Amino acid sequence: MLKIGSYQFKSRLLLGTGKYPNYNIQRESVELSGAEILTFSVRRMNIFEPNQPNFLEKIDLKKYKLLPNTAGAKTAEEAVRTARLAKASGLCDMIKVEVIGCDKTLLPDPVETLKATEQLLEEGFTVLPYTSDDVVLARKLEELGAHAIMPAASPIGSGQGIINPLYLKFIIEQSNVPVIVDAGIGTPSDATIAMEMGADGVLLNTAVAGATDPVKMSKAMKLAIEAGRLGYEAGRIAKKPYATASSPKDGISVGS
Ligand SMILES: CC(=O)[C@@H](O)[C@H](O)COP(=O)(O)O
Repeated sequence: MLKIGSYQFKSRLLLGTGKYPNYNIQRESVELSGAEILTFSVRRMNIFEPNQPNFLEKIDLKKYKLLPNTAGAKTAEEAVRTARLAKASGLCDMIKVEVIGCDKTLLPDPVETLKATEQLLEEGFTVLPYTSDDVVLARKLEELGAHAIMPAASPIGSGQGIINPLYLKFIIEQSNVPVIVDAGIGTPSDATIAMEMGADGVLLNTAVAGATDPVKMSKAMKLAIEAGRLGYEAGRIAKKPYATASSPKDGISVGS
């Protein structure tokens, strides 16, 4: 089970809802992914105007826990305002804090992320901050009380997979709250690697929405994350420099 704050989920895949070729493909992809948490940018929603076009309109929202994100925010103040809007709409009390500090890399602003996280925790939100692979920042976010840490595998939408496995490993090792690898996943094997490393979950969007066949890719991601988690729980063999025969010679008597 993935436990975030007071919530529990069977699926360890958190799926983004943007950039799909159309809303039917979006709905099918969401369904086949098995995801229970869907993230969306509050700025894209007409949350107080139910009659306006809504990019989640094909999805049966009752089946999912919604994780609004503060995409587009460049300061803590903007992120906090966006989170309050989402909460006021009655959709949820979980928030993914995303405060962008660089337009080119879309990497998060660490100072503003910290400030926004602190404020939203004070206001009673369940807070999941998107962060870089900064090990110290991840620790500070947890110390503040963040309910999960969401380090990027690589820049959002880049599909580069995990570019700093060592720092990601450090973050996973030190964390007592769930670590959800967020952004930059390109392939199912990237997601499997994150899970084999001990991540508690993976949040992804572009790898599915931008795939040639998003529906098929969403299923592949589901299976990849399940396989990675199983592999992690099963415990991998140690790496050795030299060969060890796979067929032991001892203890087997053949014929007589
Ligand atoms: C949807 C969302 O929250 C993105 O900001 C997220 O970080 C996913 O990134 P990818 O699109 O690289 O999977």
